[in-house]
Amino acid sequence: MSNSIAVPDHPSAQGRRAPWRALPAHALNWTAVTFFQDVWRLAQPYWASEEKGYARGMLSLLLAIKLAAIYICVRQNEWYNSFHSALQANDIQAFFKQIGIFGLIAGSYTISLVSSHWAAEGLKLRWRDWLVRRYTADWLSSRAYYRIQLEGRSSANPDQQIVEDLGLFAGQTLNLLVGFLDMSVSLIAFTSILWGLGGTVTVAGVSVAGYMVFAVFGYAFLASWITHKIGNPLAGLHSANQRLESEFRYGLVRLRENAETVAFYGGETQERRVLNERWSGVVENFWAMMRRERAMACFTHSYTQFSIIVPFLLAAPRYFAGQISFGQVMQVTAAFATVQSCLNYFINSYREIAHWRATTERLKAFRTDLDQARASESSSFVRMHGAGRIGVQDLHLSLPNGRALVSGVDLSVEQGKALLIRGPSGTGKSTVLRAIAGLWPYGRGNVSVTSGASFFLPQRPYLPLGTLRQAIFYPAPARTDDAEISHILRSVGLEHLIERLDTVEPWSQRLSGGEQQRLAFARVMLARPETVFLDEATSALDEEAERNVYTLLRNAEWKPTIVSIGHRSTLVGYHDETLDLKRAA
Ligand SMILES: Nc1ncnc2c1ncn2[C@@H]1O[C@H](COP(=O)(O)OP(=O)(O)OP(=O)(O)O)[C@@H](O)[C@H]1O
Repeated sequence: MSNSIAVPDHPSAQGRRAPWRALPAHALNWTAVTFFQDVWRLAQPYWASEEKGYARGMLSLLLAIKLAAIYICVRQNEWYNSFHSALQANDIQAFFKQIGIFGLIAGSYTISLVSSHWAAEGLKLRWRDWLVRRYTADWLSSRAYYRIQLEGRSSANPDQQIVEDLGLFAGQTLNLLVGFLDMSVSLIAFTSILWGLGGTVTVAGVSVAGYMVFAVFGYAFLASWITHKIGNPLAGLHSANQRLESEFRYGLVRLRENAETVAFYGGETQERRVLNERWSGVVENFWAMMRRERAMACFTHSYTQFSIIVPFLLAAPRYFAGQISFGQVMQVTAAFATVQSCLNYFINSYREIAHWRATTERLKAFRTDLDQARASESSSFVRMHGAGRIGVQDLHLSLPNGRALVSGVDLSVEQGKALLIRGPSGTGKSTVLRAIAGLWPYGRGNVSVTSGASFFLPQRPYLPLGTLRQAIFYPAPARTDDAEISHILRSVGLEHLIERLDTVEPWSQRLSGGEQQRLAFARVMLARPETVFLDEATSALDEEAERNVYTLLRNAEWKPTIVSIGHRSTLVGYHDETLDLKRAA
């Protein structure tokens, strides 16, 4: 395998470059060894997991079926000789006997094919199932999903990796591994048959024993080398295809999610331009892929056609010299064809290997990002739980690029009290909340939090897919105490939604911004968290609605601790203290 790989350029905003080019070896260290190490690192956890008994057992069964299939093929090869000899000898009894034997051979071969397919597909599905659950759990653990986005890591499409790539990886790895083992055993079996049957030819006075074996190896290796030369860039092109298509799809999803805003702006021209640009990238890369595939197809089809005649050309001198019978010609050409098809493994699997390389590359990037995001969980903040208050001492925060954001901030809110944080836009108010919640990893200082639950109300609340009831109770499971829900919905001014509690709708698009913010307050009133963080959580409400929801919260019987961020002067009245945040020097 070459130590450089052709990877496609991403179509830049300024203009489009060539759809792919070869990167130097140090840019992507794609040696065969590192590639197989990567595959091993991605595959090994499953084969050592709690599923290992099933996985290893199934793989052994699969290989046993494959060995049985090879044995059947060896018998079939012998049958060629017996059958054609019976024909040539005009022996009708032997002919029908061979037809009967063929029925047995064909029947057992069919059974081996069906059972090996079933075993392989079952194993792939179980492996994929395990991988999807494991990666989903890892993505969600230690807030890796948030860190990956926060740090702008390279694997920008975990949805694609989890849905598509894990299944592809399991399937491709198993196909290629089983195919390779199958091919190796067949190769040994049929090479020995070919060696025995192929005989000797004399070329320029030199006797060459087993010349058919040398011929088939030389012929197939030459073809494999040419295939590799033509097809090498395909891995990079496939990888680019996946990435470009998912970027285009993401553009469409964003347009759908922000349909109203785009419509208000009248931004269709700009949207079309961006989408067209992304789609052109897909098409351009596809053309490059098609050109490569065409070159591959020209070569592989010519090779396949020519290969039909080659063994006959090689066996002909001995047949015409009367050294072998017609039946032996048929047997030796069949053995030649089998050895050749084993050696063609590389040529036939080239596209799949190219896909496999691309899938492995993407998954490796995702795995690395997941591991790094989970490892960076521990930050340099000293956190104290159960402090009976919310506070930070000597808090210093910075951006991912190291630039200081806030420095030396102190704040303290006693249990049941309310603090309002104010300050110019971009000073880091939301980031202070992120640090208190344990989401922001960059900085240092002491953070004190209460032992009870806390709730975070952003400017745009998150409404999950499903019923309104599920949205109201999120992230807890939905409850059925309708009297309490109705009372709370009324108290936040959402009585018109009581009827639709169990309706499934895209609620984040149906409800107005102010309704969504009031729904978030209803959520707090039902969950009764000890601490509530509000980040401009009433920005879409009129002053009266704002007073209503803040009064509800301040008078709540469980006396929550409140930390708010906001710019409106009316907010001051609902808080006990105010902190004015300033930009870091
Ligand atoms: N993941 C990130 N990577 C880089 N910069 C970030 C990231 N998140 C926030 N910032 C930057 O940090 C700064 C502070 O952001 P923050 O949201 O805390 O400000 P804020 O005071 O709450 O602003 P506003 O009042 O406008 O909501 C901003 O300049 C923002 O661009």
